Amino acid sequence: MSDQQGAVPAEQGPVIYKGLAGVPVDYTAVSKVNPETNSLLYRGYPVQELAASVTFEEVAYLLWYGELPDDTQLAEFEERERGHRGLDHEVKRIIDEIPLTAHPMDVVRTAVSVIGASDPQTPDDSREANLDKAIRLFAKLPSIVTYDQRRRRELEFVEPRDDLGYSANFLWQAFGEAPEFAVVNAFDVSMILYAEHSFNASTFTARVITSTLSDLYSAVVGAIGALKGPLHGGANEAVMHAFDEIGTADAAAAWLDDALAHKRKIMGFGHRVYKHGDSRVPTMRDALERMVEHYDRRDLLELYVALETAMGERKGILPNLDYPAGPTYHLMGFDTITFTPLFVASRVTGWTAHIMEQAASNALIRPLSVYNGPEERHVPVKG
Ligand SMILES: CC(=O)SCCNC(=O)CCNC(=O)[C@H](O)C(C)(C)COP(=O)(O)OP(=O)(O)OC[C@H]1O[C@@H](n2cnc3c(N)ncnc32)[C@H](O)[C@@H]1OP(=O)(O)O
Ligand SMILES: O=C([O-])CC(=O)C(=O)O
Repeated sequence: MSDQQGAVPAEQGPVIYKGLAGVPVDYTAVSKVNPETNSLLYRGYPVQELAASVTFEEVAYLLWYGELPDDTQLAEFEERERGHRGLDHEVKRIIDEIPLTAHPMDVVRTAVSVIGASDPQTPDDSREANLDKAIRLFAKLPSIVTYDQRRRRELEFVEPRDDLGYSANFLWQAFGEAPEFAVVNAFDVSMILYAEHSFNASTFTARVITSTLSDLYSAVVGAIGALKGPLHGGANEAVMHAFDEIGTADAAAAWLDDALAHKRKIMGFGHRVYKHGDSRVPTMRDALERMVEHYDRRDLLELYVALETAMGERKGILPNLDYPAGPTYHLMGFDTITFTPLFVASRVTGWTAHIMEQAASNALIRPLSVYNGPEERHVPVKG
């Protein structure tokens, strides 16, 4: 009776998996999320090992090519990425026209759309062409994100530097100062942890769009839209808004009680797949603690711990990656509304790996629904 005319009483219809919770919909070789062992593997490698020993560029290469690069491959890849970091005048001009009332995610979404619309390769969906588009988006997103943050601060664009690695250059373009090693490292760790997470909502969106044989840019634009929401990537900003509302650690428990009494979702907590804690949180929390020391902001860590403890006591719900990532980006000096675009800059690697995987083994994604509207009826004859 699925997808047929005529209402089906819920108790007689097929089982509905609301939100597709717990439903496997395809295979993937890109990453494995295992809530039982609380582990996350990118192409077989534990994400914690990657965060400890390789750069974000190497992780991007791994996600796209399936293997870590050797020295020659990495040098070639870095040269290619660094060559694409600049932003065309046309993209800057269109960004300039977007009102400052627009959220930075709308700016990123629009910029990717413009890049896609100006790329003569857009309709070419060969793996080579898609890899090329993915590398160009990966290289340009730091310019897009920092251009927007700086125009909101009434500051000039900072040109990318090809003598710096991805994360050092990102921070250079954001703040116009040579970043310190500790900050670069913490930022790189955040990029690695955000890069990929199997069939999350934005990646699934990208795969749905790809499944219609649409192009890579369209799939990335759709994924950005899905990531924007606070139940997904938008949560890293929402965490910081909550911290701002709470103020200090001693106010956390009362704030939480009030929020829960008003049935508010506490952003940065809970996860669809992990029910015993997010595999990435310990590594990101270490990075946060290093930034707390670096910027001498123990008060922020105290607030972090106070809210986490109160949430554990009241609901037994644990933090997800957005919880430590939000305050880390705050300490580095990013504006809160820029946090989710930072997530985009990282996740574009995972999205595009999935887009290529979907394209290589495609089936149109089109589930069924069960109709529960009015019974068949007829338009009254007039006159
Ligand atoms: C990188 C990422 O995208 S990670 C996710 C980032 N998102 C957030 O941090 C937003 C806050 N968290 C949430 O809204 C949810 O935990 C989600 C959307 C992430 C997962 O949702 P689901 O898998 O659908 O879990 P669900 O909503 O069924 O939660 C089960 C119960 O825990 C409650 N719950 C889950 N998370 C939270 C939360 N953050 N605050 C308050 N209650 C929560 C739900 O209200 C529900 O309670 P109920 O059974 O009494 O109705
Ligand atoms: O997997 C999910 O549902 C959300 C998430 O943690 C991510 O996309 O990183």
